[in-house]
This record gives sequence, structure tokens and C-alpha cells, in this order.
Amino acid sequence: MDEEKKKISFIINPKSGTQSKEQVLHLLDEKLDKTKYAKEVVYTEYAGHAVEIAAQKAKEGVHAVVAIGGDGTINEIARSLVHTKTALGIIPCGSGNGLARHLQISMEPKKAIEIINEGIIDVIDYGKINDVPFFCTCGVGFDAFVSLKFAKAGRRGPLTYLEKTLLESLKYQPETYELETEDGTLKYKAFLIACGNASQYGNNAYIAPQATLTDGLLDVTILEPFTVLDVPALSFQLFNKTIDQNSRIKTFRCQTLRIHRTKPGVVHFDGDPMMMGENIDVKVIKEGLQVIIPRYAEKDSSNVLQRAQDYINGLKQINEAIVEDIAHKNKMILDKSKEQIKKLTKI
Ligand SMILES: Nc1ncnc2c1ncn2[C@@H]1O[C@H](COP(=O)(O)OP(=O)(O)OP(=O)(O)O)[C@@H](O)[C@H]1O
Repeated sequence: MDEEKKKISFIINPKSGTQSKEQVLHLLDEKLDKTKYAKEVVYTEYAGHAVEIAAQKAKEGVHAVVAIGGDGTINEIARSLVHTKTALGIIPCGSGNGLARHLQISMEPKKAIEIINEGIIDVIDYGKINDVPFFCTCGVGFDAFVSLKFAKAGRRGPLTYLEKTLLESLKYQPETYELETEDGTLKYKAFLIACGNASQYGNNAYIAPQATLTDGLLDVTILEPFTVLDVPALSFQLFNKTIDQNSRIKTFRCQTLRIHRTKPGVVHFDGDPMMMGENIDVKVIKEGLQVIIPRYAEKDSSNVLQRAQDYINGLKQINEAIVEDIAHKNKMILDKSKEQIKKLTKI
């Protein structure tokens, strides 16, 4: 009887996000359609483990491998599923969940399981940055730099990310990049260059708002140097899907992109950092990955109210981080003043 059922392997990254994975497992037992599917559950034991597990599962010819984790876990699984018959499924449990949000997969595990039960499959593009696959976004500059700091911080969650972003942006210097595409070469001084297969970094931060997963093209966003006065508009537009309308932003589409920079440094792919050289080749591979998607994905699911709410939540977190930072700085100034007064009174 079980032989007739489609096999699905669920891979859990216990380190992703902050959500309880036990609760997701409990829901799986309860809600997964057992008349259609036979499930097995595997926990990752180390970074990179999901690549090996998914490769083995694809070799066995399972129907789908479902990531219970975030974009890093999805990246590891999906890179082993490209150009196979095994589909990727997602129960979002990360911090940002960029690919799941782009695909309009619910953030509620119960609803994400319903999507798996419906079993609608689409074929999407993926990208490569110097032969490293990515599925959501990759890039160089400030966002890569933040992902490196974030990885080193060891704590995962949106607030950590915002704190890091704020504090690091104060001292980050823009670099000069030469960008070569099939249409020619251009030079930019830029704060960051992001290449979108999907439209967002995660947390509904739309860095490439017009990107689609099925057009065989990269959506490139260049953020040129800006001042502190540009920050409110840029952050509003990032969450409002309109960052491409900002005067500090340049965008274009291409199939292949060579980024030439003056020195080696960090890049990010799907939010994870990696060191690369001066020349970086980015390309898109059309229709390389089967993915389980919602039956009724709307063109743009988040309505104006939802987006306003996302923006307000983002601002609230930024505010908290600023207040915390100011309080910290004030304390440092106070401590320094006390020390100076002590020294002076000793003289
Ligand atoms: N058992 C494990 N121990 C330590 N690290 C792991 C383990 N399993 C996976 N990882 C690593 O954890 C990293 C983070 O996972 P993931 O990206 O899924 O979560 P996240 O960062 O919270 O979410 P998002 O990427 O959506 O923001 C991945 O890069 C992966 O390599």
C-alpha cells in the first residue's frame, strides 16, 4: 500500500529561525495527507548536511524534499535538486524566508502543509554566482558585508539583523565596480549591487521588486552612495516594493553579469556570506528547479495595509535598535567623562 504513496523527505534545520520545530513536526503528523504521501523526517547535524541528504534523496527518486528552515537551508537542499525530478517544498522556519514569501507560501506551518497536500508544482529559474547556486538573491557590497557580520554574530532573528545593519552602515564605504553584461560595460560607485532571481531578501524587503522566478533574467539593483537624508525614503520604498523608483537606485535586467571590483572580498548568496576574488560571474539558469507552490498565488498578495504594517513593524524595530544604540553611546560618553573628571581632580 505504502508503495503507491509518494515519498516526501522533510529536512529540519534545528538552528534556523526562532520557531519551535517540534510544533511543526506535530502539525505534520496531524495534517499531512497520509492517503497521498509517505513521510520521513531528517534533522541536519551541521552546516552543509542538507546538501548531502537532499542529493541522496534525489538519487532515490523521492517525490519531494521539503525544507523546514530558512533560505540557507533551502539553498542547500535546492542545489541538490536542480535538474532532477524531485521537487522542493518549503515549510518556512527561517528568519527572513525570502523565497517562501516570494512564492506566497504561508508563514503559518499549518497552511504551508496544506500547500504540500495540494501538490501543485511549478518550474523556476535559479542563479549561479561563480558556480555557487542561489535561488533568491546574491550580491556584493554592503548587504554581503552585513551577512558576514550577521553570520559571525551567531544570533539569528530580524532584530539582530537590523541592529547590525544600522550600526555597520554608519562606517561602510562604497566601492567602485565595473559591470559587464551581454549589452555592454558600465562603471558604478555603489553601496551595494544585488542580483535578484526572486524579488526580496526576506522579511518583505524588496530589493528587486520587479523580479520574477520564470523570466530567465536577473534583476540587478545598484544602490549608489546616499546620505542620511535618503534613509527614510529608501527604507520605506524597500518595504513598499518601490525602491526601483528612488533616484539613488539604478536597475537593469540581464542573463549574465560580470562584476569586476578592485580587490577580493565578501559576496552573499541567499543571505550567507562567502569570500570571492575581484571578478565575479553571475548568471541565471532557466527552469532548473521544480517547486511546490500554492494553488492560488496572486500576482501581489500583500495589500497596501499589509505592506504599511510591515513598514511600521520595520520602523519599530529600527527605532528600538536606535534607542538601544543611543543609550549605549550615552553610557560610554558618561563613563568617559567620569574618567576624565577623575583624572582632572587627581592633578
Ligand atoms: N545542524 C546544524 N548546525 C549548525 N548549522 C546548521 C545546521 N543545519 C544547517 N545549518 C546552517 O544554518 C544556516 C542558517 O539556516 P537558515 O538560513 O535556514 O536559517 P535562517 O538564517 O534563520 O533563515 P533565513 O535564511 O531565511 O534568514 C544555514 O546556512 C545552514 O548551513
